[in-house]
Amino acid sequence: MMPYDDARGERPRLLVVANRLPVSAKRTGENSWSLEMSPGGLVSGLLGVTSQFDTTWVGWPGVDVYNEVEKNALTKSLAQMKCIPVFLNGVFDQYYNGYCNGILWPILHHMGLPQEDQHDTNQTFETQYDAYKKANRMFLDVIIQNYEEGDTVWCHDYHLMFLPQYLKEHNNKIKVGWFLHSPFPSSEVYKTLPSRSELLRAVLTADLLGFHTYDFVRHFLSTCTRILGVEGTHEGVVYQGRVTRVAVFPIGIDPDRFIRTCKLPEVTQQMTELKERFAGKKVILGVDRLDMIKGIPQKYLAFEKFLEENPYWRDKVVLVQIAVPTRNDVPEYRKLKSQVHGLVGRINGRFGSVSSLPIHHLDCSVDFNYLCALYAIADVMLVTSLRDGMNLVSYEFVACQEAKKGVLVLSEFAGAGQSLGVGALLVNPWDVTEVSSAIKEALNMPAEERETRHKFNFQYVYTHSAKKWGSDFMSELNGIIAESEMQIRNIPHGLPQKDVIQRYSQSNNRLIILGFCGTLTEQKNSRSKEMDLKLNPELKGTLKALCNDPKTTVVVLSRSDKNILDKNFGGYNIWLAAENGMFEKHTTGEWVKNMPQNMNLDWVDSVKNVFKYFTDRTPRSFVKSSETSLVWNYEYADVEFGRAQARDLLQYLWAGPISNASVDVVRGNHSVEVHAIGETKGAAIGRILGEIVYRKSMTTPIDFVFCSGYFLEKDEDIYTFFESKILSSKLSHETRSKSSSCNNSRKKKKISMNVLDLKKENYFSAAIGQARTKARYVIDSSLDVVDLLHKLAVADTTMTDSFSDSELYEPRNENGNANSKRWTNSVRRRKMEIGDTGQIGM
Ligand SMILES: O=P(O)(O)OC[C@H]1O[C@H](O[C@H]2O[C@H](CO)[C@@H](O)[C@H](O)[C@H]2O)[C@H](O)[C@@H](O)[C@@H]1O
Ligand SMILES: O=c1ccn([C@@H]2O[C@H](COP(=O)(O)OP(=O)(O)O)[C@@H](O)[C@H]2O)c(=O)[nH]1
Repeated sequence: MMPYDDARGERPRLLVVANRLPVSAKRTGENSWSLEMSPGGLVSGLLGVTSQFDTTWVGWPGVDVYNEVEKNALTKSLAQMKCIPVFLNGVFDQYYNGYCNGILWPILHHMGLPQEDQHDTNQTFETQYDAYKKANRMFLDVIIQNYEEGDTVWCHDYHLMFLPQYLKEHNNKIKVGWFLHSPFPSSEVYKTLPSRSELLRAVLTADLLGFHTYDFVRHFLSTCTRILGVEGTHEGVVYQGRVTRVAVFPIGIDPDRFIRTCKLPEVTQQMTELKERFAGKKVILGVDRLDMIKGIPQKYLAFEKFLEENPYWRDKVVLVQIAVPTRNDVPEYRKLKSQVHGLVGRINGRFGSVSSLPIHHLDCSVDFNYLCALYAIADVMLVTSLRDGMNLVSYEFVACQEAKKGVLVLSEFAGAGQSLGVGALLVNPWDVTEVSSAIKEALNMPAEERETRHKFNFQYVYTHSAKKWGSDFMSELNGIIAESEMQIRNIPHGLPQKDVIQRYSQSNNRLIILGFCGTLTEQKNSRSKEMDLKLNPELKGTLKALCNDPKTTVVVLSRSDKNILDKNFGGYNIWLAAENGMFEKHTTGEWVKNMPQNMNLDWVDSVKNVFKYFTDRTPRSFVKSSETSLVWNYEYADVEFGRAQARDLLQYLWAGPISNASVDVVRGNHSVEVHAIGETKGAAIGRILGEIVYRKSMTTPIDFVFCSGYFLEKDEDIYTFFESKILSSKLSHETRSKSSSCNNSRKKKKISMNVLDLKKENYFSAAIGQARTKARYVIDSSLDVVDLLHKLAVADTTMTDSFSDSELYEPRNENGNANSKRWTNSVRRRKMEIGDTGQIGM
């Protein structure tokens, strides 16, 4: 991947948006502030990136400020550091302490939702969630004030999951990336979050989503599949017709900064002092925010066990733990502090003496130079996170150990466990015995092995810097934007609804062809387990009006079987084509079989057996059968299990029942369908059309077609069917001339007429929710079809009054010249009656 560079040769503008600014303000007096470095790995990581870009930070300044004069003063001081404050007055507590750190943080780290005071919790959850959304909007407002066209907005972390959505709603052209610094949990844990779907949908609006490790990406993709039902691929998530790219970008540090700092005289002096202070003892170091995810109690328990079992080491080792204060206003963190203090007291009481204590626990942060000195003199670094996004402390230790080559004991549940796994001693922090043994192994490790392990770690830390992380993320983001701009040029346009309505109202013989499933069916909510498809109740009146309009013919062309179509459309004056046109009827008549007589259905029984075998073994899957097809459906089963079963099922089918059969196999999103070969919607429509013209005794050619559905790729030939008729200008149809191949018994009758007089601008094909399609237009969802049908149903009454001649078309007179007068239906009808060829009739 090429490092990102701006085409103008300037550093590209980047707005980094995170909950925290890299500095936090502390009030030092009236209207005066001191700015201190903010704690945590997000800030350290991002500081390593910013030099490549013209970066401005947007974030919370660390304090609530209500007075305008004070706000201005602080804003000015921060501006010198290219920081823009978002004052979260009034929402901060509920947003940060409540929703972010009381709800999201435990869920993301597999710790579950708080269980106490259920009743109160329900109430606070709502308030906190509202505050969370409000805070995200406050970030949006500040970004909008500072955004310049072409800027990239990089949103960080779980605090800002709604921000990508708000940004895109505001301006869809803004380049938006989102990176999660914490882990992403297994879907089983994430599922418990009450606002799970909204949050997922909101982040999926970003152009690029980044995670530290492949495991977190895997969890995220599978969560999207299970909760939203969308498909996760190696490229990302296919959501609302577009792919949101999801990828791994492991964060790093700025290693040179640590290496340089370790060489500063002030730091080497501190190192000397520390060595003297701990002379004759090995130093084990821990550096963590005092957070339950860091596993500090587990670390102390393991150290206690080590001292218990290794009396030799009792006066020869010391554990120095820097416990950086964090999130003090969240009750769980306060509890943790007293729990940890209790453990330190117990262990120091058991193994300490008047002159020495085994644990040096510091409830404070330390300055950067001193931290580097500690990293450099430590013999062992002990990281026991129960779960951690990355854990930069372990990288920083490695960077400072050029001379000493100490040992890193690292939790396998930290992101760093995956990157530094070769050089570190990996442990399960819950297994106190294992950690205790690792401490012993580290303290006794021969120099040669330490050197080899250090080399591995150092090599990784040095090459995977924060700079590389930032530049990789930005290159990918810019690559995606360029790619999607190219794709957008090839994507069909959205359906021009106004144009459809106007042309419909001006036509004399209109044909509407609609799919059923996913087009006219009611929207299912996540709880709905109904297997049978139902017509959207909102459409009932509209459909009736359309079907009863003498100038309109409505056809429902579906994969569904006859019974389902009968059940849903029995009361309408409508044409139905079941099983992709194998059967057709007008609702007043009987089903007519259009199946070739010699169609081979020998495969049906053996396929049924295979389907039954898999249905028995896949809970909540089921089989649907019709005369010419069998479908194994697993939409209500566990999605991933269903997919795995579908793969196996296909192998079974190919190995036996269908190896020589004339069948098509269609793998749907949640189904496998086997049907007799040859029937597609495109192949069926010509025949059905002929039948309609014949049965309706049509004398006026069809001059308007609207065709829309949620069709499989193979059925998209329905859209191209009409394209070819436009090209040849007319379809001279010989109905029934081929009926010898069909087993219906009706009298053959040859009709020669111009069934279609379809002009390009009167043909509207529209695929629902598909970015790649053969249709001319795309429609976002079936709701838009419903909306359009409502409007068509009343179009004749509203359109003549509401559109002016010039609005959408330029009317032509009968000589083909522009006509300034209104082009009325009667003129049009007369034109059709005369016909371009002069031949209409049977
Ligand atoms: O801002 P705070 O609430 O005080 O918390 C500090 C930061 O903690 C989290 O850091 C994470 O980011 C690191 C860098 O990617 C990663 O190494 C670590 O594993 C994470 O825990 C949090 O995600 C940040 O937003 C906070 O700023
Ligand atoms: O007194 C201290 C000790 C550590 N750190 C920094 O805090 C960050 C901790 O990041 P990590 O990824 O390990 O975990 P996080 O705290 O972000 O969860 C590291 O960059 C440390 O240098 C700090 O700012 N002050």
